[in-house]
Amino acid sequence: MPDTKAQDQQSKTVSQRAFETVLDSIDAAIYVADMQSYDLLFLNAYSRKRWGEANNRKCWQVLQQGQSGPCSFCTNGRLLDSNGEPREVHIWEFRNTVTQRWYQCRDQAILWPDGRLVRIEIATDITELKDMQAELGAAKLRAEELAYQDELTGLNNRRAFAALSQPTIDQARRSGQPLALIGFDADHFKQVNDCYGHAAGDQVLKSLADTVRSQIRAGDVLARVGGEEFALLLPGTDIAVACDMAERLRKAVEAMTVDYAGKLIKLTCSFGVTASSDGNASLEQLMHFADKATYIAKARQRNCVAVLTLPA
Ligand SMILES: Nc1nc2c(ncn2[C@@H]2O[C@H](COP(=O)(O)OP(=O)(O)OP(=O)(O)O)[C@@H](O)[C@H]2O)c(=O)[nH]1
Repeated sequence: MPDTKAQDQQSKTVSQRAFETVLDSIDAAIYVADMQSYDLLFLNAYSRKRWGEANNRKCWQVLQQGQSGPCSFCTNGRLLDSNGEPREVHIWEFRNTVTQRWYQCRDQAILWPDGRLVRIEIATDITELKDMQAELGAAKLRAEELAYQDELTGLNNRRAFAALSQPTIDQARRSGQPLALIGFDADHFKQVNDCYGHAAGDQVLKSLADTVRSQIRAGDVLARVGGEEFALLLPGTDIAVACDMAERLRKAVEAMTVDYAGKLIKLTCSFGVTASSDGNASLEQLMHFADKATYIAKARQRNCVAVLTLPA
């Protein structure tokens, strides 16, 4: 009589070995842990290579570092329903604390052959994908910044000025608070380029931007709106205060000396100020009146402040 029990046992051992051979050939971490005791019951070859042998230890002792108990991010709680029955697969991403690599983890509660509930995790290394995503994210952020930032001076560009000014303008209209705009334009800037070169002119524009930036409040919106043209929106500011501000800026620019390769360069600007006393003005109206006022300042003697009040 053949010993069927022994044959059964033998074929089970063979199929178990075959099963483990298959799991060992997979290019992903696969492990099984008891959901109650956290005992690590199985690690495939991929996992053993990175985390070592289970050696009757807990999953949190082998697979993570610095743990003195079950991990705070353990997914066991998500794998069972309120009746303690296995739920659907839970997929998540995690940076392993031992290998420092990112994995997409596919976790599931299943019944182990001896009847206990275990967690099986299949984790695929997605570090390269994560790095690429981070690079793409940074590039996107930089592209967005560049789309709204003047590269030379770091100020807002014209597009950003429009976008950032609109909420301030809407708020002024709602509250009836005054709103002022100062436009300013470098005087005889062509001569700066002609005398000292374009690179020197760039340096002067940067210094001009820094000088003005150092004088404004947090809610003010400053932008380079053209080559040597700038705009400054001042919320809650009436025409008198805006004129004082423009005069302060004029003096600060006049006092500025730019040292470019040992050459000391001076600059002045013409300022055009406009304001709406009740906040009822569009950006186009404010820009138009500030432009006209700047034109008047240019026509006078430059390096001065001209004012045009918006009709109420
Ligand atoms: N270096 C440098 N020059 C610039 C830049 N953008 C514009 N410019 C120069 O600014 C000068 C502006 O010249 P104009 O419009 O004739 O004005 P201006 O010489 O400043 O004279 P007024 O405005 O009448 O006082 C031109 O020579 C432009 O090339 C820039 O980014 N860098």
